[in-house]
Parts: sequence; C-alpha cells; structure tokens
Amino acid sequence: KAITAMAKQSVTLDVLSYHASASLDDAQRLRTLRIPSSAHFSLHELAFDDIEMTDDDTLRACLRMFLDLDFVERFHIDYSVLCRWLLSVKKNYRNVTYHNWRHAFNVAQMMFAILTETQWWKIFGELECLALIIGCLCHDLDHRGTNNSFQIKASSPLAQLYSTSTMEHHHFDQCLMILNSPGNQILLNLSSDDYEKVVKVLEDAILSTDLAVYFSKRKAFIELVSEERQVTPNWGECEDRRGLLRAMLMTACDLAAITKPWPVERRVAALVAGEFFRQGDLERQNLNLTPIDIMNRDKEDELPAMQVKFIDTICLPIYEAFAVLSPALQPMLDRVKSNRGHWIDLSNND
Ligand SMILES: CCCOc1ccc(S(=O)(=O)N2CCN(C)CC2)cc1-c1nc(CC)cc(=O)[nH]1
Ligand SMILES: [Zn+2]
Repeated sequence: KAITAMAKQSVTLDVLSYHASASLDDAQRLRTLRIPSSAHFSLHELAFDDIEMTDDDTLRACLRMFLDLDFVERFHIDYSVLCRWLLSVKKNYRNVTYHNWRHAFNVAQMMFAILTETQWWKIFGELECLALIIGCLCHDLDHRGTNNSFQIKASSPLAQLYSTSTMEHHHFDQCLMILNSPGNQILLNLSSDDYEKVVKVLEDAILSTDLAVYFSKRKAFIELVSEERQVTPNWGECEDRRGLLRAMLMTACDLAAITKPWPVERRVAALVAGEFFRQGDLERQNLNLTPIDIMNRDKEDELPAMQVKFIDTICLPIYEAFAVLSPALQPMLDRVKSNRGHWIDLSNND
C-alpha cells in the first residue's frame, strides 16, 4: 500500500514535470489561423506523408479532421478549447526519435482515412469515432523512447504503478489528465452518459496499442473475418465485434508506416531503429544488461531481416484481414508486400 502510494507520489512528481498545458496565447494564435480543406492536406490518403508539413500544419490538419467529422458541432466543442487541447496534447509528447507528436499525428490521420474511405464511421457512430481519433492522438503521450520491458527491468516508477501494459496505462492516464485540465476540456459539453462511453472506448483503444493485447485478440478477429468476409451491417449492432474491430484498427493505424510508400517506410524504420538502439545503449550503461537483438546497435546489419520478420509475424495478418473486410484497404496490403520485397533485397546485400 505504502509502496503504491509512494510510487504514485513519485510518478505524479515525474509526470507533473511533464504535464504541461499549452499557453493561452499559443491557443489564441492557432484559433485565428485559416483551416485549409482535407484535400489540401491529403488527409483522406492512405499513402499520406507528413514530411512536408510544419507543426502548425499538423495542428490545422487535426482541426480539419475534427471539423470534417462534425465533432465540433455534434459535441458542442468550444473551438478555442479544442485548439488549447491539441496544443497541450502535442506539448506532452517528448522530443524522442520515434514515439513523438508526429507519430501520434500520423496514427490519427490513418484512422481518419480508414474510417472515411471504408465508410466504417457509420458502424461506430460519432461517439466511438470521437474516442478513436482522440485515442490515436493521445495513444503514446509522454513516451520516453523506452518500451514496457525496459520499465520493468529499470523498475521505473511507472512499472511500480502498472505491471502490465505499463506505458499504455500511463498514456491513458496522461490522456485523461489533459482532458480534465481547465481550458482543455473538449468533452465538457457531453452528457455524463456520453462522457462515460467515450472514456471507456478511449481506455480500450489506448490499451489496445500494446502489441501483447493485439496478439491476444488477433486470433478471434481473423476467425470472425474468415466467417463474415465483409463488414455486414450487423457488425454495428454487436458491441463485442465493434470493440474487436476498434482494437484491431488501433494496431493497424499504429503500425501503418509499414503500409506507406517505400521512401516513407524506410525513413520511419530508421527512426524506430534509432529509438530502439538508444534503449539498448541505456540498457548497457544504466542496467548493465546486453540488449535484445532489435535494440543492439552491434546487430544493425540484421535490421532488414528483422523487418521481414516483423512484417510476416505482426503486419501481414492484420492488413490481410482488413483487405478482406474492405477492398478500399487493398492498397495498404499491396504496399506492405512491396516493402517486404525491399527489405528482402536489403537483407541479401548484407
Ligand atoms: C526498424 C528497427 C527494427 O524494428 C523491429 C525489429 C523487430 C521487430 S519484431 O516483430 O521481431 N518484434 C516486435 C515485438 N517485440 C516484442 C519483439 C520484436 C519489430 C520491429 C519494428 N517494430 C515496429 C513497431 C514499433 C516498427 C518497425 O518498423 N519495426
Ligand atoms: Zn504508437
């Protein structure tokens, strides 16, 4: 009991140093910017690339997504509160190599593109779509560039709080903290019933981004897809099926760099590797441990082979299932396969 309280205390201190709310004038400035169309930002593209965008562009693109999904009207979201909330979310991502604001933004854009291109937004309804988009933007909040097993090995304050899905529980904590911060309460005008529902879907969505949770749910999803072979209208009626599809959607969006054109995938894989190798360095220096291969700089030349394994064991199953559910997602599966070819070529050169 004392340990938990102490851990909570030290995490709170740790988190407080990082829980920052955006400044009023930042929000004021964002609020006055013109918001271009989703076509201008290519937000409906499954092959979307944010490389040309400034940070301001990413914030305006998020405002565009909220406007086009009709969230502002439907949930009476105060526009300046929405601006402040977006800035606070962005501010609570750290400057790490991969798990930063840009990753969160790309995951949210992929969710927007899939929900609209497949018309699945009709299955989930506005409340669950709101929770999914908020969940994508918040799903890696305050990530330190180290994974769950590092937290346990380092017995970090977070690991003392959460022994499973350590980081994902923290991301959800941070998400709620920002949603409940004065001036950032975009859900303020929801009925208490709707608020409860959004928070429940939000928690499931963020916890679903733990690959361990994906592995535990994937079998049921693939079996369901092989029976149904498409998203029949009655998918919407069954809460469990909707929950399963939401969980798989979060993973599909979280890993979506693997489905992008080769120049994008190659660039993002380098960021993932950079963050993994940094964790490996920390494990050597601070924990006196030999890092696992994927985090071991000395095994850098095995990276293409690792990506092929990543594609075969984690990515292909989910994007194959999605391509069965909706032909609109076939291009994602095609690009995963062509990226696999590039990684195979690179693994033969070593
Ligand atoms: C690019 C640097 C190497 O990157 C990887 C190496 C190995 C594997 S793995 O499938 O064998 N596996 C995953 C589950 N771990 C628990 C054990 C290791 C995955 C990646 C990888 N992960 C992501 C998601 C963050 C993105 C990405 O592009 N590549
Ligand atoms: Zn993520």
